[in-house]
Amino acid sequence: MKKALTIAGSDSGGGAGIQADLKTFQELEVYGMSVLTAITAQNTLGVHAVYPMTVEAVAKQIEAIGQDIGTDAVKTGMLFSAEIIETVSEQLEKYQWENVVVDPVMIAKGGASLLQQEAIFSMKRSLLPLAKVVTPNIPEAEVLTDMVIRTYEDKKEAAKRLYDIGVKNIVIKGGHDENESESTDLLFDGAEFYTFTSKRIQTMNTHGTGCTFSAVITAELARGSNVYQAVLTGKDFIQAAIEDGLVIGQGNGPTNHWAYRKRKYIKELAGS
Ligand SMILES: Nc1ncnc2c1ncn2[C@@H]1O[C@H](COP(=O)(O)OP(=O)(O)O)[C@@H](O)[C@H]1O
Ligand SMILES: Cc1ncc(COP(=O)(O)OP(=O)(O)O)c(N)n1
Repeated sequence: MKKALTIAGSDSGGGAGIQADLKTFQELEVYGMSVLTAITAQNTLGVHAVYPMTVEAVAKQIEAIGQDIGTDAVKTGMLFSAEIIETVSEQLEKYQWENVVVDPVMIAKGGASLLQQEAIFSMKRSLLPLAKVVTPNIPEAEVLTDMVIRTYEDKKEAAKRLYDIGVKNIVIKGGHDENESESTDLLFDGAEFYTFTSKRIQTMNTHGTGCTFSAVITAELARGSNVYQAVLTGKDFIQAAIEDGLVIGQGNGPTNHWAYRKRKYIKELAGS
């Protein structure tokens, strides 16, 4: 049994954060564990309140896992403050876990801030150099690299700048780019650029896409996949999850975490 740990915030609505990560790990048959950094009162209409955990609570949760269970991969999501980022970074260094995936969550789709402005320095200095993979969306990549990203060449330049900070693999996600027919994610491993393109789906139900995508990458690394294979599976998984998105609540509904497994099962049945 492979294991994966998510260090992230709780989304009471169940579409993003810890809840999305654990659902995704389960779908990929990886044993999921969680360290809570903050509680959000959140639904499909937006984030209504944020209650960060204390640094002691974050450190104790990580230690509880480190001293007993261990993990094959770990991802970070909403970390909220500089002090939580510093605590998480210290703990990651202490346990030397392989396969660290950093989803540098900053702003929810409704516009709520999930990371304090002054925490960006800590993210770049302390956390990013520990990451095997970082998965910013375009606005997050712009903040981390201090540049505007419009074109494919801009994405490549931003990926190179993140590599220079010390991240080994960078995935700049395409959900926010201006292409109306396709969504293209770019992977840079320090030597080559790879693109992963899918048809852009016109839907409101994309809440939690970033969390889910990075959770797939984390689970696949835990299972022994290389980074390229993990991103490929992430793209297939999220495409299925958006295509079969769920109409839940009155706003941006969540993606469907079991769509990928359902499709695989149908394919297997058709082949047998
Ligand atoms: N409308 C869409 N159609 C197809 N894929 C999408 C769509 N929106 C996002 N994606 C994919 O979902 C993943 C998350 O992307 P993005 O929305 O940029 O992240 P975030 O949720 O962090 O803002 C990426 O693989 C991206 O290509
Ligand atoms: C608790 C929590 N963590 C992260 C997010 C952001 O999730 P993301 O996958 O980027 O999706 P959107 O919120 O942008 O739809 C969140 N909302 N809550």
